[in-house]
Amino acid sequence: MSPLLRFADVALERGGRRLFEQIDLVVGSGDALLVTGPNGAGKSSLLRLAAGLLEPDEGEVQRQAALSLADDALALDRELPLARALSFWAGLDGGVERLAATLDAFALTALADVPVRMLSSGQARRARLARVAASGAPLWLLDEPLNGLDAASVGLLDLAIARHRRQGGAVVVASHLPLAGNGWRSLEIGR
Ligand SMILES: Nc1ncnc2c1ncn2[C@@H]1O[C@H](COP(=O)(O)OP(=O)(O)OP(=O)(O)O)[C@@H](O)[C@H]1O
Repeated sequence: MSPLLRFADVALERGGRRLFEQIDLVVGSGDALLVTGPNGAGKSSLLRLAAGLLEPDEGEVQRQAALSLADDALALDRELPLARALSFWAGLDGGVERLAATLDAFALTALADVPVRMLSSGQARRARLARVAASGAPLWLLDEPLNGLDAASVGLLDLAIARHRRQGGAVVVASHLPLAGNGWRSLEIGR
């Protein structure tokens, strides 16, 4: 089975400071990786490396699958109704069914016709995660996905991740809090 993501001897510097080095990791189908570390350690930067938004200063990052990143950016058209805004990311290949399933999975179906700009901050956080799920990308990169979620929404995310992994997807999550589910590996940086 080919990996979806591989880091080989990766080092990254930002703002003149070396954040981490000698990072080796392989993320394959069904995997879940939790990236931990103190504030400023470089967790978000590691996800941006994985997404191809940053280049490593040393080593190599290989991506062998489509990926979708949920970071601070909502990346949804604020003027559109939520379902239409999400449909931009759902694409054509099975996108209609996937979008409907995703709205349901994140308890957003009742908000489908609400303009994105009218969502509460917690609803927008859920929509940000739904955007990743709706994309159909095998590799999900989630930066602090639990921030701003109520307990029920955390449960929905746990279920969505478990389902995604069962279907052959993988997740890399930067978080100060552990997520539910089996078989998480962890990578601590910045110590
Ligand atoms: N655009 C940038 N230019 C220069 N330095 C940056 C930039 N973005 C982030 N940094 C620096 O990189 C370091 C790592 O930041 P990053 O956001 O990756 O850390 P983090 O572990 O995700 O932190 P937190 O837990 O606070 O979210 C910090 O020192 C930060 O100031």
